[in-house]
Amino acid sequence: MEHVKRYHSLSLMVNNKELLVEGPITGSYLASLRFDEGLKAFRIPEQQHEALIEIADLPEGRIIIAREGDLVLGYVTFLHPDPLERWSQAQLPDLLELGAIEISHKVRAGGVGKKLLEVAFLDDAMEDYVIITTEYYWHWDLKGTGLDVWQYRKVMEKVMGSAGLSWMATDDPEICSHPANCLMAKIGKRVPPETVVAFDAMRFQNRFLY
Ligand SMILES: CC(=O)SCCNC(=O)CCNC(=O)[C@H](O)C(C)(C)COP(=O)(O)OP(=O)(O)OC[C@H]1O[C@@H](n2cnc3c(N)ncnc32)[C@H](O)[C@@H]1OP(=O)(O)O
Repeated sequence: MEHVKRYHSLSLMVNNKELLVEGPITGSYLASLRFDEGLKAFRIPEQQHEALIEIADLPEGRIIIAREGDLVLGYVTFLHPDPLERWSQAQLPDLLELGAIEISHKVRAGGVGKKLLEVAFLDDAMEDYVIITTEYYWHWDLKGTGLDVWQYRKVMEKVMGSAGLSWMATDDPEICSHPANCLMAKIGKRVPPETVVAFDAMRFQNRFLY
């Protein structure tokens, strides 16, 4: 499968900062930008910057960023699922995982998360993919926001739902281990039925139990 990546951009104002939201971008371009110290939800900022540079240059990898000047203040990633996760079992070339989304505290709750997804889905190539995201409450910044798990889950549903991702059932044990965890997905318009069948088979692997 050829992974077509078409660049799009939109701007928005948050807390008196004029942000440009753009992507998919290349690794070398991302390497030329500064990475905000507030982007530390998943790794220390330097390491996360490096990880995103690598993802940007993967054949299927897509990185969309929000930046003020040369300072990256938010990002979202799309890539094939981790080989250790069940979502990679069928090795579907047309399945991408929204692996991480993060916005710096400086511009949170100002619409940047939703804008990142809007720009990501401006590329018509996204209609060729099943896009999934696995929401685990232990990845959420409950401490930083003061939200409880259900309030945070609502925020994630709003962000993901703005791009058309919706809740999908699964018997994945990690997802089922807490009721606030969930799988969300969007099946692109041109995704063939074989991919949908293979995706459904990955969602449910313990049918004999029921
Ligand atoms: C697959 C994964 O990556 S899971 C982990 C997700 N990432 C994290 O938890 C990292 C830390 N958190 C963040 O970076 C951000 O808070 C995000 C990514 C969760 C949300 O990004 P933001 O730019 O703040 O979200 P955005 O401003 O687009 O808000 C979306 C909606 O949630 C609401 N919202 C956002 N933050 C809050 C909050 N703290 N309290 C209440 N509502 C909120 C917004 O009002 C908006 O609602 P609306 O659609 O009714 O207008």
